[in-house]
Amino acid sequence: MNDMRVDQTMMTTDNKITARGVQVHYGTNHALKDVDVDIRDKMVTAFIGPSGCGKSTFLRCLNRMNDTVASARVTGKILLEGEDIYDPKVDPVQLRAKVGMVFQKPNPFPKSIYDNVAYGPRIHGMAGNKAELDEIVETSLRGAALWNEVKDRLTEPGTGLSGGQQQRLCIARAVATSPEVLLMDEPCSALDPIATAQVEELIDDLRSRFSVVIVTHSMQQAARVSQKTAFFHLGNLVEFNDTDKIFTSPQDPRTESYISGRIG
Ligand SMILES: Nc1ncnc2c1ncn2[C@@H]1O[C@H](COP(=O)(O)OP(=O)(O)OP(=O)(O)O)[C@@H](O)[C@H]1O
Repeated sequence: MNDMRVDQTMMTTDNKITARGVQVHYGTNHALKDVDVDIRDKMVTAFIGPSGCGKSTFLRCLNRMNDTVASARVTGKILLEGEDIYDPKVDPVQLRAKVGMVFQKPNPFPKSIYDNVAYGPRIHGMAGNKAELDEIVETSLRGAALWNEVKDRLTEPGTGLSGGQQQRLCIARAVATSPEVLLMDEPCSALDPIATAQVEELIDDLRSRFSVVIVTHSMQQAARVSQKTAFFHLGNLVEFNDTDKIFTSPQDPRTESYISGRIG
């Protein structure tokens, strides 16, 4: 790992996450090759690229979800506000409260709406009493634009909500631990166009409070919701720039081919 690359970035203060020389192997498959990315605070960063290019693999490096994959080996440096998240002192459970994640398919716990949101704050001891927990649950549901739809049925199962509501419940659950970064892996791929529009609107709102990183197959979605875009191809980060530059004047011919529909 080249220390100079890390040192230079440490001087840039508005980066939330700094990744340098990140490589991932799954057994003998070299899935991610020497990736350097800065995730800026209070912005949405989109990861795009053809299937299998390593977008989700890199996203999962950012909160150590790859720790749960036996064959995965991650090398390089990833700093969250200057702290190495792969340092042996870091507890991955605590890290995932700071770097929350929302998955492709809404996956509420088989619990009530209230308990889904209260789950993280309870295990992290964030509320001193029931009133404080109620407050966190309400604020989180409001923050996920779901409060008005569920406030009268908080004790009903989260799994009884519509797909779009379930995804917003999962966002509320992630937001409830006051994360610094929210990772979203194709959060709209199981949703209809109306629910997708609601979640996209929510993403735009969330960026006033967090860094958001979204993996998406939809270039239109990347263009609509993100300020920065990273284009991956065959495990390489090919180009990383302001979203409007990626879509209007890409520098690399591979990016140009992808956004014009010639690859992928
Ligand atoms: N859990 C895993 N175990 C083994 N190999 C994996 C695992 N997850 C991903 N890979 C491999 O890593 C490479 C990158 O996959 P990844 O899912 O990160 O790509 P992606 O760009 O997110 O693809 P997609 O858009 O299809 O979701 C692929 O070769 C894939 O087969």
